[in-house]
Amino acid sequence: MSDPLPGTFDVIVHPVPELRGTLTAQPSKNYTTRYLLAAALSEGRTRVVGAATSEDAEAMLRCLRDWGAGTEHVGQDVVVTGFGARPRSGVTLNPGNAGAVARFLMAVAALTGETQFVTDYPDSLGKRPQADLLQALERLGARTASVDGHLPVTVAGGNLRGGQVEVSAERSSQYASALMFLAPLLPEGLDLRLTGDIKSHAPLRQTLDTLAAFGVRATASDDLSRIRIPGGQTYRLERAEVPGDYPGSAALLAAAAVLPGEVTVSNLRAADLQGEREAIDVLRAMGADITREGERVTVRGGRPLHAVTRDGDGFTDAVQALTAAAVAATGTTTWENVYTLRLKECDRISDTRHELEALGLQTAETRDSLSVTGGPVAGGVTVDGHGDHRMIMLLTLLGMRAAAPLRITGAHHIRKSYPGFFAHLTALGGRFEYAPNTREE
Ligand SMILES: O=C(O)C1=C[C@@H](OP(=O)(O)O)[C@@H](O)[C@H](O)C1
Ligand SMILES: C=C(OP(=O)(O)O)C(=O)O
Repeated sequence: MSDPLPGTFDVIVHPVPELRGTLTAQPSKNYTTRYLLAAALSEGRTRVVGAATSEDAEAMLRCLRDWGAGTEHVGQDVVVTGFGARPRSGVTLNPGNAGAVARFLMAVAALTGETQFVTDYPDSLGKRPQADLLQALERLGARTASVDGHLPVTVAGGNLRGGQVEVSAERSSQYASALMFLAPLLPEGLDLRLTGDIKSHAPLRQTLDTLAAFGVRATASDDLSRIRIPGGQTYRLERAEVPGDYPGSAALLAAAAVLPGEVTVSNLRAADLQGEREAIDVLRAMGADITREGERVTVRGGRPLHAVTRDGDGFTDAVQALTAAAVAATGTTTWENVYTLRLKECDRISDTRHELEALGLQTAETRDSLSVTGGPVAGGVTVDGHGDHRMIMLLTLLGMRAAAPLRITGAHHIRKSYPGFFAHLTALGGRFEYAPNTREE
């Protein structure tokens, strides 16, 4: 789908009376990045069916090409010719603003003599911590360099054997996922011990699911604190079908819950390892009329919503979307156990509070929680998208039911995970204007 929107833009969100229609969920960001990487680590050709076309997907493809993978777009699919355990050495990779892409590739870089990682987002990805992963790689015998555990980073490996290694999973699951992709290609594999209070179990299970799909043997304890992956294995899968994306769809479902009308989103597997599937249960618990028929989820909007308190770690990428529902709800909603939101594209706890207070809403935060009290959204002001696609989703949903139009700066950053977001909402009845970007980048 060609993108008709300007390269950079603010968006002016107009309030609308209702949302109505049926949409197909966009392809999963998490499975696109995983399948493209696993395909490149294979010796042969893999057809990744229905891959996402977001900036993060393009960042992964760009880096894999730089490492020597062949990539060919065939319709909505990508045919990848892999480099197996021999990515090109001496390359500088630019993962854009994609955290999972950067982490996964930093671990695989231990197969190369040397790989440099840079980013054009010093105030976003450049601020996100990498030390937990770099320390684990050094324990395995790689040499690394960084700016106090931040990008730009250099990883130099080449003759790692593998074995037992600890990695903290307290700040992100991505470090462990990254090592899991490296493990089968090391002679002795990896006996991974995940330390600390493990966060984001769902993406870890998506990684295990991907390894299994590509024929890589792995065993994991029930709590995922120990993951063993034998060495000397190869990745192989001819066809990898990308499922629908739950984090982005959670924003559509939350939009439908806070406005009158009826919206159906298809291509959402009932049995899916994406933790943001839980957004359906959360919206239902808040009072939304939300039902499922197979892979189709329907919301009949406009029902009165009430506040909830939930552990948000299980659906970390849907917390911002569900915060829009919390604003429409009676009472105070609290998302608990969400410290890792501070380590994403922005600080999604404090920055959410700042923008919601600018809209006249009452919020509170602790180190690892965010509370929002439902209330009217004034609108008629400009809010900052913080260069964060999930913040832009939240603010857009608030603008659609505000008293006056809401301007969001730097709204083009939506393309990180959901380039078709505004087109999808327009098809349901949303009304948007696109103005020159005013966000200091
Ligand atoms: O493994 C992945 O693909 C991801 C894991 C999660 O990050 P954390 O593990 O840092 O919570 C999630 O927020 C991110 O969007 C994608
Ligand atoms: C934080 C996210 O992605 P990543 O960590 O891959 O940048 C996200 O998609 O919300």
